[in-house]
Amino acid sequence: MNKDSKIYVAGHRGLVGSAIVKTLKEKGYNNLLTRKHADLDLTNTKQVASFFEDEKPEYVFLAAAKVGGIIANNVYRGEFIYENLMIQNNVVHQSYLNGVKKLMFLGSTCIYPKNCPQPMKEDYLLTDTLEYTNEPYAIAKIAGIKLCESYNIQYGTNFISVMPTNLYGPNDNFDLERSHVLPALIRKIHLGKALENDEWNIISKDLDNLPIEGIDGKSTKNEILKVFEKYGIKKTVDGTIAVEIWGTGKPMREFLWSEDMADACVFLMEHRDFSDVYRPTSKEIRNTHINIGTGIDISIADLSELIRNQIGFKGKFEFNTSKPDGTLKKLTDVTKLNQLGWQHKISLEVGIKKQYEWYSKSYGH
Ligand SMILES: NC(=O)C1=CN([C@@H]2O[C@H](COP(=O)(O)OP(=O)(O)OC[C@H]3O[C@@H](n4cnc5c(N)ncnc54)[C@H](OP(=O)(O)O)[C@@H]3O)[C@@H](O)[C@H]2O)C=CC1
Ligand SMILES: C[C@H]1O[C@H](OP(=O)(O)OP(=O)(O)OC[C@H]2O[C@@H](n3cnc4c(=O)[nH]c(N)nc43)[C@H](O)[C@@H]2O)[C@@H](O)[C@@H](O)C1=O
Repeated sequence: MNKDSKIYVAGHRGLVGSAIVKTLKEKGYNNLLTRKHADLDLTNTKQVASFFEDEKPEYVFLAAAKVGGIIANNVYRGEFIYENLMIQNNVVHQSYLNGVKKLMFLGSTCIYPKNCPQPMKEDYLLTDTLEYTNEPYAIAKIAGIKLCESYNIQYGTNFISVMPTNLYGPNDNFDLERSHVLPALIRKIHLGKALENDEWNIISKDLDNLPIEGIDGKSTKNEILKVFEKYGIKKTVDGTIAVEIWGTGKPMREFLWSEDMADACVFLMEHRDFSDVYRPTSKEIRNTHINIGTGIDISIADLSELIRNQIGFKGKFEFNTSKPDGTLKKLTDVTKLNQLGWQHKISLEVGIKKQYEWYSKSYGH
């Protein structure tokens, strides 16, 4: 990529897309192309075709997708498979038709089997049954990998697929129902601490900026307490505050700071081609995608304690086992990525601190 190459970042307002834009700008790329969802619906084939014909981007980062945590994936199953298939089919196919030089497709480590051997190597794809909660999303992502791989093989395109582990960072989703675990716990524990200290001004500010269904900054204390209870933030009979953690707390997860993720994406776009991961000695070309992660995981119970220490919450955690655990372990094998010359920089402890600072600053606490 040259500094003046026309680079389209799809999903530029999201967690990863915004970090990719920031990284590209910091590196001096000066011809970035972006479109808001409201101005270009990537599930709409006609709109995407016109956009590519008019704009002719040279490089594409596909970071737009229907994304959410374990409950959102499990509940909105139809939306997750349909929208993701449509977005990737439209963007990848139009990239091929319009001569895009290189594209990066973002998948997810949920493509690997539920009981995958650990750590998960790229070659473990399609070796067993998927985790039920996110099966539709995972199947769309697997289709995305195969779409890129098949176009590369048949048409000679240069489309790279990367499979990131769980991500977090600036512009994350803090919705208590639909978000991923890390932003959800930061917000629940933050609100739990405010309740513990009777800091209603902090609670009101948070709700003004990020209303929860049924309450905002102007709601009464009783209205707020009722809705908080529904989301697992409550005063117990002995007066201590309890914050609910979904599931048993035993699942292990691996977390990567979104700006590290963006750095890895730009690094791979700058330095790697499909031919680097293509195995010329093999007659069958498969599993050419690349895992992106840290290779380090932590239990959800221990993650909750790390966040508690960062925020200074003194109350207790209650594990709600009626909520799903999902996969018990999904640690990436990052040998391929490390051998290509990239390693993460931000530790989980530093990332949680940065994430809490971003959340506090952005939502005016
Ligand atoms: N977050 C994570 O932990 C992980 C994410 N990933 C993958 O990384 C990629 C980026 O995810 P992330 O940044 O977290 O997601 P976000 O939800 O933060 O951002 C996704 C972006 O895509 C846009 N978008 C969604 N649907 C459409 C559409 N139909 N047309 C146009 N734009 C659309 C969204 O716009 P709007 O909000 O306006 O709809 C949003 O800006 C995705 O492919 C995801 O699957 C993989 C593993 C983990
Ligand atoms: C990135 C990845 O994200 C999704 O998979 P997931 O890793 O299971 O996602 P999660 O972050 O929502 O949960 C991680 C763990 O944490 C537990 N947990 C506790 N308490 C809360 C909580 O309050 N909110 C959430 N969301 N989870 C909680 C939760 O029960 C689970 O055991 C995929 O569907 C798919 O989108 C995908 O690829």
